[in-house]
Amino acid sequence: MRPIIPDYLAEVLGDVESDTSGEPAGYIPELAAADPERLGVALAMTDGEVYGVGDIDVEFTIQSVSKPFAYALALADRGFDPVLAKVGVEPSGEAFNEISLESGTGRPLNPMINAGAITVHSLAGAKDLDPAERVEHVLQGLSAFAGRRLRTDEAVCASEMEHAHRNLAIAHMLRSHDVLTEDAGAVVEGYTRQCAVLVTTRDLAMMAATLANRGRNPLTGEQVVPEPVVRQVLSVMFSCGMYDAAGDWATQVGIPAKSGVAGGLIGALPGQIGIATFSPRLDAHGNSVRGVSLFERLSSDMGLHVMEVPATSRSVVRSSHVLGSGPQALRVLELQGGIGFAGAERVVKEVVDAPPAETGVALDLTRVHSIDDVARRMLLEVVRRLTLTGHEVYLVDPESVVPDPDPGDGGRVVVVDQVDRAVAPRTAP
Ligand SMILES: NC(=O)CC[C@H](N)C(=O)O
Repeated sequence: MRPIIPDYLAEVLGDVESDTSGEPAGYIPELAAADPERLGVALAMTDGEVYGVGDIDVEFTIQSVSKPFAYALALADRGFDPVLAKVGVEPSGEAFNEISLESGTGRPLNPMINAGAITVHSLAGAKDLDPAERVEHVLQGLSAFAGRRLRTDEAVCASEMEHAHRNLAIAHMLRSHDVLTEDAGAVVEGYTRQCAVLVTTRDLAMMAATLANRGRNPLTGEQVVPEPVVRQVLSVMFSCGMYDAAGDWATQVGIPAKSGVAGGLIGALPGQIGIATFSPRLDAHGNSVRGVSLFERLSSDMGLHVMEVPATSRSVVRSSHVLGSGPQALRVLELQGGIGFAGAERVVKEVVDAPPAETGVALDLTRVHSIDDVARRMLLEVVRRLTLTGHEVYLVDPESVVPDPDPGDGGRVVVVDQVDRAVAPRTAP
């Protein structure tokens, strides 16, 4: 059988191939010299499977796609408060290299624009690292996200440093506000090295998939940063990742994303997929022209917009039926899927608003694969209230999806691994 997903990706790539609009980044001479025809797209699944077509193994510099990952490292290394004290999370609506700070606080508006990213670089790793150690720490962190050891392109780094006047101006301004506390020139050099790390489209897809996979690299299994950090990073990518095109992107593509001036672009769809594209010609915002087209197409074809969610809550109650009869009758509520707040609300409505006439009630979780904390508490509250109204309650939970089934406060529940076990003791004389 022909490969289904690569065939589809090849078709999408073919549709955007002829678009030669835009220009490679001109302000970094080495980037201006890059082959503008390169084109690739890769999808990385959270189990490590990668589907890709085009130039997905060609190396290019990561540039601003490094920003969310460096932000993740800084948050993990220093904690939220010290990082938030120095860098905000508000979309700036401005160009990536705008010389601007938040009025009042003097902080850069967010970590995706250069002012924020330069500050973030200085916050990666322990406080007492010297500039070279900090660069190595960031390089190791980016490598952990990619699942292989990455290296820096010295020529691109040197080329950007020769023309880094604007970033140096930003850094000096940050230094004058004490947002940067280290030597401004050294921090810009470190940040520029971070931007000059070489990656392939395949690497970027894996890095994005690590974010999509709650911070665990799908290939190596390493938990690169803690989950709360991932949530923070994805949120900021969603609102600020595409600079002054972030609003258009959020509405039309709807995937937390980040672009870079070498032509890389990533999207991380929580719980599902990491996507990366590579095409060096950029639009007026500094985002890859064909990359944006590819993402628009993938998002609409594959229904990837984060606001487009399946109606999972409605299908949480798979069935409600009665086993046995007379005083032995058992009401069985068969639940399924992953249960969050909205799913648990369905169960509450079913049970509390219309209390079962039967004395025995079983909540059958055999087909439930996950239950989050709020849903667990809601289900146990349902159990507690049923007990208080004279019901005998069973939790059919063969895989222990409810880890600590204690309803507390007068509630009582019998945990069994098959629904028959809930019937049997009741029907026995
Ligand atoms: N948008 C980008 O990729 C910019 C990164 C680049 N190194 C710069 O600071 O200008």
